[in-house]
Amino acid sequence: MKNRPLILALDFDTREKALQFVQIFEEPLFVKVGMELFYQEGPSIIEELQRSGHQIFLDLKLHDIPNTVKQTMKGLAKLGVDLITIHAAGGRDMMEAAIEGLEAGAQSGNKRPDVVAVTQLTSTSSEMLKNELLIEKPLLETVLHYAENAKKSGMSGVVCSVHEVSEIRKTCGPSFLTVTPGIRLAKDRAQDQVRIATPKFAKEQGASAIVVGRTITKAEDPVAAYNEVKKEWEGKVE
Ligand SMILES: O=C(O)c1cc(=O)[nH]c(=O)n1[C@@H]1O[C@H](COP(=O)(O)O)[C@@H](O)[C@H]1O
Repeated sequence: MKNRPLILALDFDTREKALQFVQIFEEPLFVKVGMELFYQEGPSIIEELQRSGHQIFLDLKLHDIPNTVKQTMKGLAKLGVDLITIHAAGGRDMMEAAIEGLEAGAQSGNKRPDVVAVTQLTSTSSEMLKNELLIEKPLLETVLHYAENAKKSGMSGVVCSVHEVSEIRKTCGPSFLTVTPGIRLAKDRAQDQVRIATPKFAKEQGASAIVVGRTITKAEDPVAAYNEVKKEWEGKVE
């Protein structure tokens, strides 16, 4: 993944809604197809978006035993997507199996996507980690540990919040990708997200990519909202 993209999360429940939405933009986009859209429409939605020139982040957050993840990745490699997710919580054997599967699938001429591991979801708070999930270590420490595991397992990077980017960079180096959802403009509500940040702060922290959904998809004027996010992300506002 190159050029610090603004990734637009197409969290829609039908192909018609997703395709109609991308049509209002004049430029090819980097779009995220997640569970909501993929589980309804399957691989054909990926092909349709690719035909219109859009780059694809396939966000299925795989988390299963190593063999199942390997075989699933082998199949998904055929889709020729650019970026794909798994959960770092699945462990190193699972992450290594994911790479093996992607490489096996890519042997038939498909490009191998970058794979990034989700550390702690941006909807997770420190309190939830401790009181509900019974993880005693501080949230940042778990994120850094998962990032190190991901790096050792051959991942291209991680999904994390903007607030962890600079520490991950120190530990895992500048070429390790940090893909950051939980992005909100200053005027927006957090909704179900907890560890949120503005596109401007994401840029200042040096995130590799931002993932933005409802701030754009639910805006009264989605193109204006997209342009506002893009301007901040590209450092064109004070
Ligand atoms: O993997 C992701 O993309 C992801 C990881 C995470 O920790 N938090 C997170 O919000 N996401 C995704 O990023 C998008 C955020 O959407 P909005 O909250 O509407 O901007 C959703 O599609 C989530 O599935």
